[in-house]
Amino acid sequence: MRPILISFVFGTRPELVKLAPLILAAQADARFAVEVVFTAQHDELVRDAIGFFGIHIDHRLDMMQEGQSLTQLLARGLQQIERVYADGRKRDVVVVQGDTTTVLAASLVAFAHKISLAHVEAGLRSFDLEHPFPEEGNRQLVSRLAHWHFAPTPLSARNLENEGVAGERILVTGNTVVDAVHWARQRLSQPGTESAQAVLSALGLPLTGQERLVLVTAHRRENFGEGIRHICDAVARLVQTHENLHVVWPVHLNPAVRDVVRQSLGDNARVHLLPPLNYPQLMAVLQSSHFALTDSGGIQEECPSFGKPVLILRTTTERPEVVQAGAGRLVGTDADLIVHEAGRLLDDAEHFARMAGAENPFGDGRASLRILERIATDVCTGVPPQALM
Ligand SMILES: CC(=O)N[C@@H]1[C@@H](OP(=O)(O)OP(=O)(O)OC[C@H]2O[C@@H](n3ccc(=O)[nH]c3=O)[C@H](O)[C@@H]2O)O[C@H](CO)[C@@H](O)[C@@H]1O
Repeated sequence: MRPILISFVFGTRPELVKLAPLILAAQADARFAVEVVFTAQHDELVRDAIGFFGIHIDHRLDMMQEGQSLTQLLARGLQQIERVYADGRKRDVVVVQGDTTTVLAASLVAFAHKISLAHVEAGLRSFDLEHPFPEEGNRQLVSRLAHWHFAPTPLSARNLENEGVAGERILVTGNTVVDAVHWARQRLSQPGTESAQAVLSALGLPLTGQERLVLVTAHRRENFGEGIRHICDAVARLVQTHENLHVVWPVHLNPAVRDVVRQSLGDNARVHLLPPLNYPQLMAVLQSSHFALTDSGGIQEECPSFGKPVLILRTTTERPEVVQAGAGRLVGTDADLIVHEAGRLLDDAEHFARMAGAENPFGDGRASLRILERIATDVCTGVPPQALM
C-alpha cells in the first residue's frame, strides 16, 4: 500500500510552532508521505522557527502583497494553494492549524479538491465574530469544512458538539504546543546547543541569579493605544516597588506598540526592551522567568508547560482552561489590577506556588501522536473519503 500523503499548510509562526511536532512525527513514520506548503503570510518571524525545527518546505508561496485587503489576501491564498494542488498528485489529507486566512484558504481549496481536511486546535471560540477578527470567523468556517476536528481540550470539543459537529469526527488530543515545548526543551538541553543561560547572556539580560525576570508581551489590536499605555504604567510601578525585578519585553514591531513602549519605558534600566525573539530565545526567556504577562494565545498555552503562572492582558480568552486550572488569571489592561496580581505573585510565595503548580490543561505532549494515529486508522479503513464525496 502506498503511504498516506499528508499536505501540511501553514502561514504564520504560531501555526508552524504547533504543526512542527506533527510534521516531524509524520516524517518519521513510514505510513506517511509528507508535503509542506508555506504561504508566507508572515515571513521574517517564521523563518527562524522553520530553521530551529528543521522543517523542509516543499512549496514556498508568496501570499502577502503591500496594501492588499483581507479579501485580496484570501483570494491570493486561494489561487496560490490551488496552483500547488493542480499538479495532479493525489493528496489524501490536508492538515491546517488554527484560524488564520491561510487556514481558511487551504481549507477551501481542500474542499474544492475533495481532499479530507484535518483541523488542529479545533473548537476554540470567542463567540464574537468581531473579536478576534477575522480569526473567529475563520475558525467557525473551517469547522464547517473539516473532516477531523482535533480539539485541544474537552471544552473545545464541547464547543464543536454544540455546533452540531458529529462526535465521531472530534478527538480531544491536547494541544500540540505542548509537544513543541517538550521538543524545544530537549533540543536546548542537548550538548552543543546554546543553553538557556547562554541565550540570556547573548540578549544582554542580567544573570547573577539574584534577579527575578518577568516576561511581558503584547501584540493584540484590541490593546493598541490606551491598553498598551496602561500596561507600561503597571510595569513601571512594579519595577519601582520591587528592587530585584527585571522585565524582559520583546516588543512587537508594529509602531502602535513599539513607539508607545519605547517612549514610556525606554530609559528604565530594569526594563529590557528587545526586538521580537526567535522561538528558542523565547523558550529560554520563559524558562528563566518567574511568570509572564501576555496577550499572546501561544504563550498562555506555553506557560503551564514550564510551570510558570500567566497573567493574561485581556478581558476574555478563548483559552479559559488556563484560568479554570488555576495557572492563569485575566487581568485585562487595568494598571491597578495588573500591579495587584503581579505584586501577589512577586510577594506571596504560597500564592505563586499554587499557580505555578497547577495542572497543565493543554495536555501531555503526545497530541501529535494521537492525531497521526487517528488519521492513519481512518484512512486505512476508508472512513473519510466517503464522508466527503
Ligand atoms: C489576533 C490574534 O491575536 N491572533 C492569534 C495570534 O496567535 P498568538 O497570540 O499565539 O501569536 P504570537 O504571540 O505571535 O505567537 C505565539 C508563538 O510565537 C512564539 N513567540 C512569541 C513572541 C516572541 O517574541 N517570540 C516567539 O517565538 C511563542 O512562544 C508562541 O509559540 O496570531 C495567530 C497567527 O497570526 C492567530 O492564529 C491567533 O489567533
